Amino acid sequence: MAKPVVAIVGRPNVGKSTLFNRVAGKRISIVEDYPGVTRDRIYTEAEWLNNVFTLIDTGGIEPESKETILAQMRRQAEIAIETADVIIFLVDGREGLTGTDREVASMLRKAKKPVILTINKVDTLEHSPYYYDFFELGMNEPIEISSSSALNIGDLLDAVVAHFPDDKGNKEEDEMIKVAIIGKPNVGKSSIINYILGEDRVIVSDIAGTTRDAIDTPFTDGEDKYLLIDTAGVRRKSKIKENIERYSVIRSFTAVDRADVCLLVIDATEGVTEQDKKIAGYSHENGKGMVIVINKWDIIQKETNTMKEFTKTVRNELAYLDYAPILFVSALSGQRMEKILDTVKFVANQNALRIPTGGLNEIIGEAVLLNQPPSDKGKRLKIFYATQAAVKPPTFILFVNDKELMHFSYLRYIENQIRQSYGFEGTPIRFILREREKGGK
Ligand SMILES: Nc1nc2c(ncn2[C@@H]2O[C@H](COP(=O)(O)OP(=O)(O)OP(=O)(O)O)[C@@H](O)[C@H]2O)c(=O)[nH]1
Ligand SMILES: Nc1nc2c(ncn2[C@@H]2O[C@H](COP(=O)(O)OP(=O)(O)OP(=O)(O)O)[C@@H](O)[C@H]2O)c(=O)[nH]1
Repeated sequence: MAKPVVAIVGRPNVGKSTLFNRVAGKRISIVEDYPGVTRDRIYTEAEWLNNVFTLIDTGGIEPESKETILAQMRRQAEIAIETADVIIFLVDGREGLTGTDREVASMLRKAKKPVILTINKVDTLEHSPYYYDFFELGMNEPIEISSSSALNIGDLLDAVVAHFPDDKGNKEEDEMIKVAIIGKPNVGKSSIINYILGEDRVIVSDIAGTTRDAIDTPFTDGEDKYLLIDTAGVRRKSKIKENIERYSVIRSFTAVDRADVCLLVIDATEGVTEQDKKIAGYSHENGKGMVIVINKWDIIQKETNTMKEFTKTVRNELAYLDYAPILFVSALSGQRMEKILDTVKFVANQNALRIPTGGLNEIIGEAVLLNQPPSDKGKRLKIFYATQAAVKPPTFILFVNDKELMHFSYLRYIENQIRQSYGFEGTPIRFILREREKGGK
């Protein structure tokens, strides 16, 4: 299910980073250990009272920039308004209300998104000396916190999660295969969408970054229902390069969050970029299905092994996505374009695949016989029993004698054995290790 997005907006120095780091969660991850994915401060996963959400930092202010602070603040607020479900508007309880606060507040008020006015740097139990001034902003009764001393953070998070959309009701969306089209500007996302939709609803253009804003397009293909989540080009308005990138990255992340399957579109003439790696890593971490589409294949000069070589390079650069099918297409000529939707459907099914417990345990039993589990100081890992706990992504619980004895490489081996029998093509697989006393089957 899609994770809600929470954004922190506020003037420089009010404590956004401090709050971000305070709330930032540690992902529970056992097997996620792959190169090329660096976590930066743009987003993090956080959890409060069983509510998992994505926290985004809408961006710092660059003092060097030619733009005024106010202009940069506007952009921050814009990003927050467009991508977040809940906005934390952070102000400074030591400095009091400023003109910039007033400006930002008036922007945020116009958006139809819940905004939680939060006064930071209230390090004692008393109100900030400026507490009552903030009522002028016409928002909620302000919540007072201290990010550095961790005071009242729980109250703030209570207020945040109270605004999360109730996603129980949306059965229609649950029946759809949700596909996010991601990739750098100008790689051909719009052209691919046009092909899939079979109509010119989406405008294709020659200039990078001219696609319209993110639009969800529901469509059907025979019996199958799909929802296309278009990450769209970056808006022309954004003049600062760093902001453009941040903006498009945040966009892509939130699209991935909502998707079942990601179509990562790569320009054959450019190859895999850093941004592709980041977003692909995020998709992988979040258990989404993945199809890699190499577009503009018509431009490439082909020799005997061109496709093979290209595949090798992509596999190298996106090593942790070894499960993802790669399609070489040309949106221009239409070559192999008809495969895209079939592959998406196939991957969506694999991502939601549940396998029988008996078969699973047979595979693991055989795997253990073929290749002894690791041991340490005379103690050998034992896997007593396995069961599939979840789908989207397929998640397996392994009951073992001692978690510490498990090696990443052995887990990879088990994973490969499972894949050999059941495929799970296009989807990551997760493992959860549970310790259990010997004897109990
Ligand atoms: N007393 C006090 N100081 C705080 C608190 N939270 C943050 N600070 C301090 O305020 C300063 C700014 O904090 P940051 O978290 O860097 O602020 P920011 O809003 O991310 O700043 P920019 O990156 O410039 O936008 C630092 O010196 C923090 O130590 C707090 O709750 N109480
Ligand atoms: N030669 C060739 N050109 C293509 C192909 N697919 C797209 N293009 C061209 O690449 C340019 C960008 O295509 P778009 O579909 O607008 O790319 P986009 O990824 O949606 O771009 P943004 O809207 O900027 O995010 C256009 O000039 C297309 O005509 C292809 O398969 N081969």
